[in-house]
Amino acid sequence: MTENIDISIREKNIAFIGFMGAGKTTIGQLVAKKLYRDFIDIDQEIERIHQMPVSQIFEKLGEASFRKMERELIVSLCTGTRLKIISLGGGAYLQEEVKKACLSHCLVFFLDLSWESWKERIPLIIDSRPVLQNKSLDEIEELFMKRRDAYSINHSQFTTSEIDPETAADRIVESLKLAWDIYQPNRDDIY
Ligand SMILES: Nc1ncnc2c1ncn2[C@@H]1O[C@H](COP(=O)(O)OP(=O)(O)O)[C@@H](O)[C@H]1O
Ligand SMILES: O=C(O)C1=C[C@@H](OP(=O)(O)O)[C@@H](O)[C@H](O)C1
Ligand SMILES: [Mg+2]
Repeated sequence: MTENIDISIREKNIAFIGFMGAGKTTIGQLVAKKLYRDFIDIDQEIERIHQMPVSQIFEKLGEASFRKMERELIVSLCTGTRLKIISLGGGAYLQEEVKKACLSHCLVFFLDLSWESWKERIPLIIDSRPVLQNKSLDEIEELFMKRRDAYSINHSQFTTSEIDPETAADRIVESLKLAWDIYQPNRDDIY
């Protein structure tokens, strides 16, 4: 695989980070479609490779094994690919090696949302996120706030509270095109 550090801003992979349920998978996929780019969801990729859902990987192989799988996959994609839209799992960016690789090689987009909005999404995600099992709401809120600090180191951020995924994706695409034009103007041919 080729080293990726000097590629143009337009060709850089875009990495979506944020808490579970922020919409990384849903919005990442929409952004990829709108930009005609390949989409890679790290959890889905790990599930495909290991032929089991993430919750079962946690149960059978343990969280440490899952963290190693996500770390290796993300670092390899960051250093070896370009023009991809990559949605990370919410815990991946907490690993120093992942954070460094993403910040060096990708445009890192933090999908944020308020705690109040997040709570409305609990029924949608609770069963499939092992990290949320056996935790009180107060413990989850503490994790949410603590992780927000880690996600605050990014290249750009966007709040998804009260915004539907399609609108969020449209606005993210707009802001990306604006950033590309500012940092590398007159290259409409590569959109
Ligand atoms: N902007 C949004 N507004 C409302 N629901 C959303 C939004 N984005 C995602 N969802 C829903 O929240 C759940 C989690 O979304 P997902 O994309 O899997 O989040 P993540 O990958 O960040 O964990 C899904 O059921 C999805 O349909
Ligand atoms: O935050 C976490 O530790 C996790 C988030 C999940 O991905 P999403 O953020 O896409 O839900 C998935 O990687 C796994 O359940 C662990
Ligand atoms: Mg996801």
